Amino acid sequence: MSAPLATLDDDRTYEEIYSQGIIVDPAPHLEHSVRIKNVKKSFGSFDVLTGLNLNFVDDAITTVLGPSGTGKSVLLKHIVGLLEPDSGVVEVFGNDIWHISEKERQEIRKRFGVLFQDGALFGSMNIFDNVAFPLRKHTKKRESEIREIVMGHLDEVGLTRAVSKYPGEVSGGMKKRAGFARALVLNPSVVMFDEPDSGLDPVRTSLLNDLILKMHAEHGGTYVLVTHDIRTARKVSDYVGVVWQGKLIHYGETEEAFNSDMPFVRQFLSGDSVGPLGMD
Ligand SMILES: Nc1ncnc2c1ncn2[C@@H]1O[C@H](COP(=O)(O)OP(=O)(O)OP(=O)(O)O)[C@@H](O)[C@H]1O
Repeated sequence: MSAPLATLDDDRTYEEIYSQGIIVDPAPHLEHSVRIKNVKKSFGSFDVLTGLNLNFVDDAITTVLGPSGTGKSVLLKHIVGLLEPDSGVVEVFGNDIWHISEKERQEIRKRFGVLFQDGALFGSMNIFDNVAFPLRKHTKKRESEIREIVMGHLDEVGLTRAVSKYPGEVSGGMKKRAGFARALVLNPSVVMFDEPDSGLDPVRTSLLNDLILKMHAEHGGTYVLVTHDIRTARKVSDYVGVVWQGKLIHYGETEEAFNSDMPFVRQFLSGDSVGPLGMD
């Protein structure tokens, strides 16, 4: 049996919501590029996603928040098609991505941009070649055109002076900005960020968050951010989804999440040691 819709008149207890999760279709009349329907995923006997439902709002920035180890990165890997759910559906651009061919899945992946935690740059290529890589691999553009596109994106992320440097020669923040430029170079409709703030100091985190907002304002697209950094979530998100124990237990506009009465959400967003979330 699937969990009921979370609505304002949801009269379940908090404990029932924690254990059953919620289903959210924030804009049922609209198309969604990414829909997650009752997705379950276990590794051995360890249940990570336990029936997660979430339709991401197109052209908005949605942050998925939750404690460490709750399955946020596993969720992202499902969206990009790197992990197959044990059950449930991952629907991307109207396709159940595990009921299409590998070739079709690869075509869909080209419409995604992904910024991994460390930028996932190729250590043997300089910054320019790293950003040019998707264009050289997936398009037939001439080198002159590639140079123009790459330099445009490197300019936007403030890296024009680092084009010849190798990833090992630049700071963590620069690697992330290069990874961001590379994630955008094919003009993706959906951009995903796996803990963009990890390993950055508060000032670099804030600058990267400004960049995320600027790039979203300029290029549009559906942005999905996974983090446990509350300040990042508050600064960049239009919507916040909170995941706990492999289920979505809260979803709403950012301020709504920060004003939630739900004990777990309140505890997590305020960083309080007292509440339903313990050490295990
Ligand atoms: N391929 C895998 N094989 C086995 N276990 C895995 C695999 N991938 C993830 N896990 C486990 O699934 C759980 C959830 O991992 P995930 O990385 O999604 O957590 P997270 O919510 O992103 O946490 P964090 O905020 O700490 O990054 C972890 O316990 C992790 O060890």
